[in-house]
Amino acid sequence: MKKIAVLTSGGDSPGMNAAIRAVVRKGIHDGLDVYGVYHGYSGLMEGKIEKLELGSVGDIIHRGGTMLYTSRSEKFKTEEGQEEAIKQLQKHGIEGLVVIGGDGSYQGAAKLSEKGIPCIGLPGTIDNDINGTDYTIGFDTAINTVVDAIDKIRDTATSHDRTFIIEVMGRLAGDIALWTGVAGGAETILIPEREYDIDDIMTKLNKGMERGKKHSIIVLAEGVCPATELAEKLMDSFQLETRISVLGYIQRGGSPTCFDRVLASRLGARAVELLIAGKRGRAVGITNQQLVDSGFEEILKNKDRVVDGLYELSQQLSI
Ligand SMILES: Nc1ncnc2c1ncn2[C@@H]1O[C@H](COP(=O)(O)OP(=O)(O)OP(=O)(O)O)[C@@H](O)[C@H]1O
Ligand SMILES: O=P(O)(O)OC[C@H]1O[C@](O)(CO)[C@@H](O)[C@@H]1O
Ligand SMILES: [Mg+2]
Repeated sequence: MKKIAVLTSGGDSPGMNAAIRAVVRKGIHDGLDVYGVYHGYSGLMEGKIEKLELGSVGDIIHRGGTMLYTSRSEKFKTEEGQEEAIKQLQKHGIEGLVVIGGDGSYQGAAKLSEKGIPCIGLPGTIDNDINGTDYTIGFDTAINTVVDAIDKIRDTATSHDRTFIIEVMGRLAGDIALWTGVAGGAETILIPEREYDIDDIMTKLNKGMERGKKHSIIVLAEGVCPATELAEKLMDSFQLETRISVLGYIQRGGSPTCFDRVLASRLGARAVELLIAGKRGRAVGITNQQLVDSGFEEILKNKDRVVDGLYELSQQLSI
């Protein structure tokens, strides 16, 4: 293998730049030519491909976002789109591709691998919703951003004796809500993987109020329902007035934490090693502090990824 390429796809996440840097530098270190594909799969189909040098990835390790830009592309989900992408790779003589993205991006990489392009996936998403790794690149930064926000909201919630609903990202996965709810001392955490009962929420809030507690924090993953909907339910059923804070895209930006930078560097370098070793159709991850790799098929199976016992613990600690 002489020429490889790297792209970022799906929602950006802090640490993607550190991963790109690792792929480029490790690739060049090991004697490869490394190309960058701009704007994810859309750019791949359009041939937005440029050779990257050591200096191309200088001064980016600490930056959020992705220097290669990203996209979501419906066209790439079609056979026609994938064929166009393959033609572009062949035109540039690229023999292997590193895809940094989430589960959707992995599905695209799996298709390319099936069609003969060796692909290796790197888990780049704030959602932490990828099997085959305990942590995705960007999750640590995102949860620290959220915890900082929760702490700030707590100050005003306490001062005004208010109940706040804080809506965080996670369409299908509750990791951000669960981790930050535990870290932020939330009274209630609602995640898509677990059903909730509005009466239980109110019973818990009431218990707190009986003890003299006048403020509460509810952390809600966006995949459960919009914060406005929960606020209306609490008002209609219990005449409980709440305040809402939807954290939104602030969760995707910012300088990556040390953890995310090191994770991205390790995973990026391992992806290059796998391509050189002739592996394809696999993604890199970290489990129990060890770098691992698994096939896309295994990774893309639906699994309950909620950390063993963390949801139950959150309930025990927030009585
Ligand atoms: N089944 C599929 N076949 C081919 N390509 C796919 C498939 N699913 C997704 N993709 C491609 O991957 C892109 C990114 O997927 P998606 O929007 O689900 O984000 P993601 O990678 O899961 O990241 P995140 O969830 O963090 O935003 C899609 O826009 C599409 O181009
Ligand atoms: O508006 P976009 O870019 O589709 O992103 C929104 C989604 O992306 C994610 O943040 C993951 O990056 C989801 O949690 C969220 O619902
Ligand atoms: Mg996803």
